[in-house]
Amino acid sequence: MNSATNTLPVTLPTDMDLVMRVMPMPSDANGNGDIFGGWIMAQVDLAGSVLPNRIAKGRIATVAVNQFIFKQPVSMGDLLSLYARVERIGRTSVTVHVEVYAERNPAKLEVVKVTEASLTYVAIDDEGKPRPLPPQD
Ligand SMILES: CC(=O)SCCNC(=O)CCNC(=O)[C@H](O)C(C)(C)COP(=O)(O)OP(=O)(O)OC[C@H]1O[C@@H](n2cnc3c(N)ncnc32)[C@H](O)[C@@H]1OP(=O)(O)O
Repeated sequence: MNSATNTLPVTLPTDMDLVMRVMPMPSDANGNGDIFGGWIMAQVDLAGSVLPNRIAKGRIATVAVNQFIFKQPVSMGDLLSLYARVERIGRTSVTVHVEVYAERNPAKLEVVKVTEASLTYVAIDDEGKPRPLPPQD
């Protein structure tokens, strides 16, 4: 572990999977340099699908965004880490909780929770209809 990693606060989730890391580009920002909420929602939808994809072992679709909270703005230069945890496995659906943390200001490293959300994904067949989840290993 290097010195930069050592300065990370211990508030990063330890009970969730790190499913994605991404850095916004200038085209994702508004005139104030803050990142558009829609861009963040797209990243959360992608990150949220990682664990349901593994569970469904095939095609899935997002059926619901149950909750979405923008706790803090995301700025240019932030490195985002997206964590996910499976909250519920149903007959055809998987609900996940996603938390997004921003690493900013490398000179005096700061980690901020910027977003949290709950999304539900449904396993679908070739015709786009819900299909039962396969047995889990
Ligand atoms: C790849 C992508 O992500 S595309 C992005 C946008 N998403 C889409 O375009 C999907 C459009 N929606 C659809 O095609 C359909 O609604 C489907 C296939 C997702 C679901 O079809 P429906 O006939 O509505 O499904 P149905 O009523 O049988 O419910 C299926 C599951 O979804 C759950 N579900 C349905 N609606 C909701 C809801 N509003 N909130 C939470 N869960 C829901 C059900 O509880 C059920 O789960 P379970 O089987 O684990 O108990």
